[in-house]
Amino acid sequence: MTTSVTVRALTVRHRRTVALNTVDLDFRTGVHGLLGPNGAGKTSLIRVLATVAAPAAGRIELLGRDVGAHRERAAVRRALGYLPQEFGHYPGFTVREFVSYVAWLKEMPAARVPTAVERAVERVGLADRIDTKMKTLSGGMVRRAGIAQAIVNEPELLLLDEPTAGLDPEQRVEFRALLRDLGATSTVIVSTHLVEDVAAACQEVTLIESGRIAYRGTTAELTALGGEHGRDSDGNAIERGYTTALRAHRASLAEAAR
Ligand SMILES: Nc1ncnc2c1ncn2[C@@H]1O[C@H](COP(=O)(O)OP(=O)(O)OP(=O)(O)O)[C@@H](O)[C@H]1O
Repeated sequence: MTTSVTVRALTVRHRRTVALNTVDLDFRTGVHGLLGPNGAGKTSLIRVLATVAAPAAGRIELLGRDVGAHRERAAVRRALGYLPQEFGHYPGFTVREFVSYVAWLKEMPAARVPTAVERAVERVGLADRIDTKMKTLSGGMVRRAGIAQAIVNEPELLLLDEPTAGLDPEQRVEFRALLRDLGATSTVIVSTHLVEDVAAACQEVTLIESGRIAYRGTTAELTALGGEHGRDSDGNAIERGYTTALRAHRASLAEAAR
């Protein structure tokens, strides 16, 4: 397994807000969950990794390339898949046209595109809608088309921002299976509010709060943390682990500030 993402002293700002504060992270092949409260910095991290936003400071190496350099960035983009939280699409495009368009943007060899598009659309369970116009799809179907465009080039690095938002429970179960499948060969980073997405699909968890890394560990370790602590509180073990890890992080920050 090689390290596909190396982040050092990464700081991301939105005007005066510090969204990420001198963060160090590494990600390897497998499925990684990003968890954290609203405004923690998950989207900010995914956007800089997707090279759609520039950091204020720090170094990002993706697939062995330093993305500070323009030429390296262009190469990385071809090997990357990205599902933004909200993504634009032409409503008049069919699913096939939408996914093909993204394949073209990623400079995939033209001869490979039709088969790759059909495979991606099939993997997200939209094969029966492939020639349906995007504007007539339900919200969950649009999200699945979004996932299809993110995986059409079989990316080595896949970045998904809230991919399960709007999916119904059955689709979520199918999608988690797809994530596990993709994570066998690629580095998949998924931000989610659903701790159960992490429990079902992710091997590792990164918990972010207020722009800092509050916890890193395997899903099993986070679950075990919930088992040891707070048996009397609500929720399942991994949810308790999430809460325990956040509280421990806050306590250590409070201690350091004293
Ligand atoms: N375009 C922006 N302009 C100003 N501040 C922003 C902007 N985008 C994000 N922020 C701020 O940066 C911080 C991190 O936001 P970010 O969207 O990365 O968090 P998040 O963890 O993805 O949150 P959520 O779970 O709510 O999606 C927050 O304080 C947010 O208010």
